[in-house]
Amino acid sequence: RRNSYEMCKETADWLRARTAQCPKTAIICGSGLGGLAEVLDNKTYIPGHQNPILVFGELNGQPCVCMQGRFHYYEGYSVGMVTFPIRVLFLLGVEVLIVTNAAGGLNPSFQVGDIMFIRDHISMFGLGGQNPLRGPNDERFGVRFPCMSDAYEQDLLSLAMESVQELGFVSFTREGVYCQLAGPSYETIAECRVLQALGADAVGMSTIPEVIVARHCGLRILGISLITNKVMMSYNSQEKANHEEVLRISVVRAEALQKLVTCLLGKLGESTNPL
Ligand SMILES: O=P(O)(O)O[C@@H]1C[C@H](O)[C@@H](CO)O1
Ligand SMILES: Nc1nc2[nH]cnc2c(=O)[nH]1
Repeated sequence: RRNSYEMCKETADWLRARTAQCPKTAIICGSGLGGLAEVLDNKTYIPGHQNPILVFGELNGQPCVCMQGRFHYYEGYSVGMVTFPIRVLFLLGVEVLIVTNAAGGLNPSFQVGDIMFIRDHISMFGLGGQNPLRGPNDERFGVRFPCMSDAYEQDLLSLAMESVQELGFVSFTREGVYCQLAGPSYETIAECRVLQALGADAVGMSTIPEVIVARHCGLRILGISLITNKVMMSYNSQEKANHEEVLRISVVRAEALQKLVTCLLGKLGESTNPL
C-alpha cells in the first residue's frame, strides 16, 4: 500500500536528511495557488520524482512547509497515493494542515473570487463507499473509526476569521460546505442542482481524502476554497466551466490568500508559543 506506515516513514526520513527545518504547519496549495510557497523566507525546495514539490521555509517567523500542487484522483492516482503526502507530513511532525483548493460556487450568494472557509464537507466518494481509510487500520496513524463531525477545527477557523477582519477581507469571505466529485469533467447542470439540494456550497475535485486521512492522524485542519467560478444552474446560461478561467481567478486572489495565510501563521505562533 502506497500510504503504509513503512513507506511514509521512509519518505519522511528521506526528507529529514535534506532539511533541518521542522515545520509544525503545512499548506497544500490548490490549483493556481502554488505562489503561496514563493513568499516563504529561507526556502528549501525539494522536488519529488513526481509532482508535487515541497517547499520548506518560514512564514511570518513560523516554520512551515508548502506542497505546490497535489496528487488528484482524476489524474489516475489511487486514494492511497492522493493521501500519502499527508501521512508523510504527519511523520515529519506537522500538527496543523491548511488545505486549499479551487472550487465552483453552488451557493447563489457566492461571487467569483470569494474565499470560502470549509465548515464541513460532503464526500461523494465516501457516500459511494470509497474511503481512503478503507482496509486494515494502522493504529500508529489513528483509530479505526475516526470522528469527522469536527474535522475542520473551530479554533483555527476563529483565528482565520480574526485575520480576515484585520486584513479587511470580510466582504469576500464566506463559510460553507465543500463537496468533492472525482472529476476531471465538470458537473452537468442537473448534477449541480442535486449538489445544491444536498446542502453543498462549493464543488471541487480534491481535498476530502486528504482531510479524512489528516483528521485520522490527529492533525488540526483549516480548509480554504477559492471560488473560481459559479457553476451552471440553468440551461439558459451561456457560461461554460473551464480550467483556464479557474487558474486566472486563482492568480487574481493569490495575493489576498498569501496575506491571509501569513497573518494566520503569526496568530498561530502567538497562540502556541508560551509567553
Ligand atoms: O487542486 P484543486 O482542487 O485546487 O484543483 C481544482 C480541481 C481541478 O484540479 C481543477 C479544475 O479546474 O481545479
Ligand atoms: N468539480 C469542480 N471543480 C472545480 N474547480 C474549480 N471550479 C470547479 C467546478 O466548477 N467544479
